[in-house]
Amino acid sequence: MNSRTGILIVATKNAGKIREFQHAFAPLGLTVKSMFDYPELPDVVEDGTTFAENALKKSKQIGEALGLPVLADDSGLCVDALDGRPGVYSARYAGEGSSDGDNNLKLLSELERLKQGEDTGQPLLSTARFVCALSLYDPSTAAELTAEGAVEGWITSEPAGGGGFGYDPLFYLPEFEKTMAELTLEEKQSVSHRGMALRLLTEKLAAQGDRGTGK
Ligand SMILES: O=P(O)(O)OP(=O)(O)OP(=O)(O)OC[C@H]1O[C@@H](n2cnc3c(O)ncnc32)[C@H](O)[C@@H]1O
Ligand SMILES: [Mg+2]
Repeated sequence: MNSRTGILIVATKNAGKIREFQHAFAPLGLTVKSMFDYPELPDVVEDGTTFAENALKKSKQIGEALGLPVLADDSGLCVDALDGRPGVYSARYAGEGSSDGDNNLKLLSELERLKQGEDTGQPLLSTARFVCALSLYDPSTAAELTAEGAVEGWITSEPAGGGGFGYDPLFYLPEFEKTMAELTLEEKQSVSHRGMALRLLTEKLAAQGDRGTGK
């Protein structure tokens, strides 16, 4: 985050994430720039085995290419009945270049496959969590700040809601009696994995600032 320029560069091409970061940082007077503003930069290969590893790789590679501090987000959905899949492969669950719709269909068909043979007559539901790892990398000092957030829910067989992105229409939050895609941006921010990770990162930044100024 660069409070001198009022610009925050986020190493993402995901329009849903960009909307959520804009919403979170606008009150701080920061304008979000994304990888759509730097089309000359190559995509980062996300070959880490954890969300944190991928987030660091994205922030570091883009931060070093631009010579500026960069924030990156690596996130995904971990479904218990699928042993944590799709996990770090969430963006390409249905194959390289797959859309959110393709990935949602793949998730439902994998859960349906599991259910075959067990005629429980129960609705298709599995516990799951969204996880978000954030990494803020400053190439001038090689300093990295990280934070991780998670939110628990259920995968529903009935997609609902037109908000959010990705797997949100299938992620049911019992306390709201709604899917993540039925929440407003504010509600999603207050409960989501990304909202939690952002609050933790902001606290860490503030703590660093306090140490720096001797407060
Ligand atoms: O790497 P960048 O460019 O940031 O964009 P991406 O879409 O490829 O993002 P990830 O590699 O982090 O993959 C995360 C996938 O997990 C899903 N996901 C992450 N956060 C989500 C959220 O808040 N709601 C719904 N789905 C989410 C969504 O399908 C993403 O494509
Ligand atoms: Mg990605």
